Amino acid sequence: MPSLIELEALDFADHVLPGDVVCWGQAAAEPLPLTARLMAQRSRVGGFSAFIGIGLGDTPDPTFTDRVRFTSFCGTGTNRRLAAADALDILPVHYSGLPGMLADRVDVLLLQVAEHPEGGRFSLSCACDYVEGLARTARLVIVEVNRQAPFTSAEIDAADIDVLVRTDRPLTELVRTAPSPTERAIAAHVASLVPDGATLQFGLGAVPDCVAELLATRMDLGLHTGVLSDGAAELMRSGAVTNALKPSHRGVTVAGTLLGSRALFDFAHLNPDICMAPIRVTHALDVLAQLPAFTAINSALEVDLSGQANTEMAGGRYVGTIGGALDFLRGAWASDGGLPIIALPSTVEVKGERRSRIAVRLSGPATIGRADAAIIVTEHGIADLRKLSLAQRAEALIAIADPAFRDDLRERRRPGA
Ligand SMILES: CC(=O)SCCNC(=O)CCNC(=O)[C@H](O)C(C)(C)COP(=O)(O)OP(=O)(O)OC[C@H]1O[C@@H](n2cnc3c(N)ncnc32)[C@H](O)[C@@H]1OP(=O)(O)O
Repeated sequence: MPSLIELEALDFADHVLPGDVVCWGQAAAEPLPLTARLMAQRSRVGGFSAFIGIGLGDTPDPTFTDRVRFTSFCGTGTNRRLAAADALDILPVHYSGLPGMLADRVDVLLLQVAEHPEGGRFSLSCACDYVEGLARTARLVIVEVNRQAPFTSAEIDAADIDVLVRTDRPLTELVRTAPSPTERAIAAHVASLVPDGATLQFGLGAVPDCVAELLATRMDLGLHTGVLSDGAAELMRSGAVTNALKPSHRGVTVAGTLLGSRALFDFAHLNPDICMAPIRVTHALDVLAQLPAFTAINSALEVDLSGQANTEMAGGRYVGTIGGALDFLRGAWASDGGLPIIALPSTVEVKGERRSRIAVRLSGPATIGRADAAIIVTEHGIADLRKLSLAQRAEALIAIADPAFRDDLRERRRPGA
């Protein structure tokens, strides 16, 4: 059984060895009192590595790199501060490959868990994703049992917990900003593609939430997604999501990580309609391929005229990720009636200058190759590239670029690119 100790008595120098790799839950699942204490005690621990996911708190801080080497699969959220200081190393991996990469690397796992109201049972709460497997393979598992964490379906065996501290604190929220007119226009184009009975995956950002709002009158939708947001939860509440047509997890929404507000956490608490699942379920090609009209709605920083997309680097900095982008795109390609969608604004403002995100050449890596590219959506329309040649793709993409950039894109286009 786990040993229960007070937070103030937790001395990481007793638990973390120099050279260890420490990992913790991402976003709202980060056990903030544990990570704050680990960082405060870092000098006494000696040099160690931290593998981090999406950061919403203060832990990704460049000043901690005097003792801590940070690695992540993403530059998302507050990880950007590390990336800006060139203090974040990136593991370039598909999300589906992450559990396998981490299994034999992580020595110490820190989790925020929820206890069942009747006591004795613990849940991984806001994130099941890649931490589920690590709870069994890490040398040491230290958990924060937070009274305010939602109890979700992803249970963790008490036998896998070594040290336990109790807290009662609010979770970190990701509060939505109102969508801009551009985001609304993109969302309307995306929503127009989604048929009744589709199984939806929503990626990061304002557009997916806005799409969800527009689908409330659809019938028999399903949800199978990496992140579950407030927008998706509202779609469930609207009655449009029944999950009735899924071959597996029938009647139940499948998600890996909760990313949103307190309202989302309350909705997920003891909710039998939500199955929190590990990456081997949420991002597995064979699972996704079976889902009816699997519709993957994700974004990119820029797309070139052949359909290649960069989802990782902007302005020379790592701000995004490979993440589940290709897992979900390929799942949608493989699903009968599937829709692999990348939705992005046609322009971005950089230092007061407007630039086209539909570009002749990408300024960062081609995360999504041209053979994986499918449906690209901007506020100016939809370019379905799936049966188009390179020349046809260029025309289709120029047609959804900002009108002010179309002539220039046409002039600078190179054949075969
Ligand atoms: C767990 C899961 O499964 S999640 C779902 C699947 N996963 C994925 O799809 C992962 C890949 N996708 C992503 O990481 C994200 O969707 C992204 C990075 C592509 C887009 O995220 P967004 O938050 O919409 O990025 P956004 O467009 O705001 O750009 C990020 C920043 O880069 C800047 N930027 C964007 N494009 C450019 C450019 N071409 N040049 C310079 N700067 C740029 C923006 O201005 C913004 O800066 P700011 O935050 O300081 O204002």
